[in-house]
Amino acid sequence: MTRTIPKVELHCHIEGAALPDLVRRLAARYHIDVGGLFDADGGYRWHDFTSFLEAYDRAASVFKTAEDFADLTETYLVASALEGVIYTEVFISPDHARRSGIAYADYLGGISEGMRRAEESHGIVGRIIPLIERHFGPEAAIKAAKTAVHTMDERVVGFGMAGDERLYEVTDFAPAFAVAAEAGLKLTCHAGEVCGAESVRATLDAIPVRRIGHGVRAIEDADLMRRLADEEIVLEVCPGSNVALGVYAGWPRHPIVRLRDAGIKVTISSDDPPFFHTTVGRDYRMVQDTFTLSDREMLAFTQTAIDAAFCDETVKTRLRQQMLNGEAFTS
Ligand SMILES: Nc1ncnc2[nH]cnc12
Ligand SMILES: [Zn+2]
Repeated sequence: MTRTIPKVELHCHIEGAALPDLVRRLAARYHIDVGGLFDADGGYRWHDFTSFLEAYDRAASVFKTAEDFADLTETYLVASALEGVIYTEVFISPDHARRSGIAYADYLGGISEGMRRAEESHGIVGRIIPLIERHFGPEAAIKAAKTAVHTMDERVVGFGMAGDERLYEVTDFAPAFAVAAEAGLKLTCHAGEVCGAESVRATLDAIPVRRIGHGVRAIEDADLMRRLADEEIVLEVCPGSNVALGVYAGWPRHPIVRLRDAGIKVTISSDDPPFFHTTVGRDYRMVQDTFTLSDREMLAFTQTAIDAAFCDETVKTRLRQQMLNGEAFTS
């Protein structure tokens, strides 16, 4: 029996959690051409942010049924539980569902069912955050936001935006965020990953977010760092993703500890684990080993993530208790 640091993940894209073997199996079942999607070792093939997003979109297209998504979600959450994760917020995408030809209600229902199964078998709690994809444009975004608020599930707690940060202005997406905010969903938005501090600032000015997906490039601007700390904005930091995508040239250069030491609330997540040859367990471990952090410092990331989670207070109270008791699933 090994003890593990209880972990909370706030930032993982469900299609981005699909292992290459599963994508190959489903592609064969549905006769979908995935030529060029994999490298010689069987992993996903991409070489920069643009080709990563293309690979992601292609992998997502092989999931067709509610059961495909239930299986994917259960598999991901169970694997996470085995690494000590007690709570996970998963990003889903109405646009990817539409492109795959599955009704949004079936997509959402399958993902929620996978979470139910994983909670029953391993105690891990899952919640859902529908996202708009910036590179699909503002018109698709407003449609996706309306789809998301029209078809709800008890596990849906938030709303956000991912995709190519270099395209459009963040203000173009304010109407879509307004639809979600009106429906009572809490907001997060990717920024400060491929673009710099100005992208984080523009997002904070345009959208009433409490969390930023990534946000790490705020490190380039001292005024913005102070603003993030003062306004208690939480960063969903995905260090393994940042290193894999070349945002930082190696783990020692990653700013996660400098952001934390500046008083900014920082959490640790995996983003799209198999695309980046990581897992949330590995991300926690790499942060701890690279920066020689104590278990107490690692637990503080989990504590911050519980505070920033979009679930209700009842769930948070239970998670805090589990954390204090060191009650992550053990193997
Ligand atoms: N790291 C990332 N950045 C932006 N959009 C994404 N969609 C999936 N992963 C992403
Ligand atoms: Zn992301």
